Amino acid sequence: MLKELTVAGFVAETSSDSPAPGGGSVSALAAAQAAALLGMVANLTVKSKKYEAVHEEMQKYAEELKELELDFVEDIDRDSNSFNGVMAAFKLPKETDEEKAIRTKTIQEEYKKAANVPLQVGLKTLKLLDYAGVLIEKGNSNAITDVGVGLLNLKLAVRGAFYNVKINLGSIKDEAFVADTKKQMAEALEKVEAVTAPLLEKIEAEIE
Ligand SMILES: Nc1nc(=O)c2c([nH]1)NC[C@@H]1CN(c3ccc(C(=O)N[C@@H](CCC(=O)O)C(=O)O)cc3)C=[N+]21
Repeated sequence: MLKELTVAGFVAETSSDSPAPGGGSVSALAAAQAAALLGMVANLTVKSKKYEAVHEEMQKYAEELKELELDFVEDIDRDSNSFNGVMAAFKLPKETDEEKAIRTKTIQEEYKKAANVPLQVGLKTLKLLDYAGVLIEKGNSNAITDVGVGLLNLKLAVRGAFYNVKINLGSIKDEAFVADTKKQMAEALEKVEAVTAPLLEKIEAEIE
C-alpha cells in the first residue's frame, strides 16, 4: 500500500516508470497535507495558554480534521487502485464478440470509478475551507504560514484531482454522467477560488 511507504519511498515510487502513483494520488496526498497542517494549527492553539478561550472549539476542529486527514490518506491508494482498474480493463481479452462487449463495458465502468475517486477527493477537500477561515481568525498566530501552506495544498488538491477527473471524462460515453460531473467540478472550483483568494491575501499581508 502506498500509504505505508516512507516519504522518500513514495516520491521514488512516483518518479519510477510504474504506472502508479500518478497525479491523482499526489493530489490526494496534497489534500491529506492540507488537513494535517490545519489540524496542526488547531493543536498548537489548544497547546497554548494564550488561546485558552478557544481551547474547546479548537480541540473539536483538531478531531474533525484528523478524521479528514486519515480519509485523504486512504484516497492516495484509492486513486491509484482506481486507475489501475482502467488499465486492467484494457488488458481484457478481445477475441470474440462477447469478449469485446464485456471489455468495452468494463472499460466504461472502470473509467467512471477512476473519475469518481478524484471527484470525491476534490469535493471533500472543500470541507477544509471553513476550518482555514476560523484558524486564521482565532488560531495560534505563530502558525499563520502553516494555514497558508495548508491552503496552497488545498488548492492543488482540488485542481489536481479535477484534472484527473476531466481526462477520464474524455473517455466516458455516458453524457449525463459527464455533464453532471462537470457541473459539480465547476461549482466546487468557483467556491475554492472565492474562499481561498482573500484568505491567502490576508496571510500574505501579515508576513510582508
Ligand atoms: N483517477 C486517476 N488517477 C490517475 O492518476 C490518472 C487518472 N485517473 N487518469 C489518467 C491519468 C494518467 N495516468 C497514467 C498513468 C500511467 C500510465 C502508463 O503507465 N502508461 C503506459 C501503459 C501501461 C500499461 O499498459 O500497463 C504507457 O503509456 O506506456 C499512463 C497514464 C494516470 N492518471
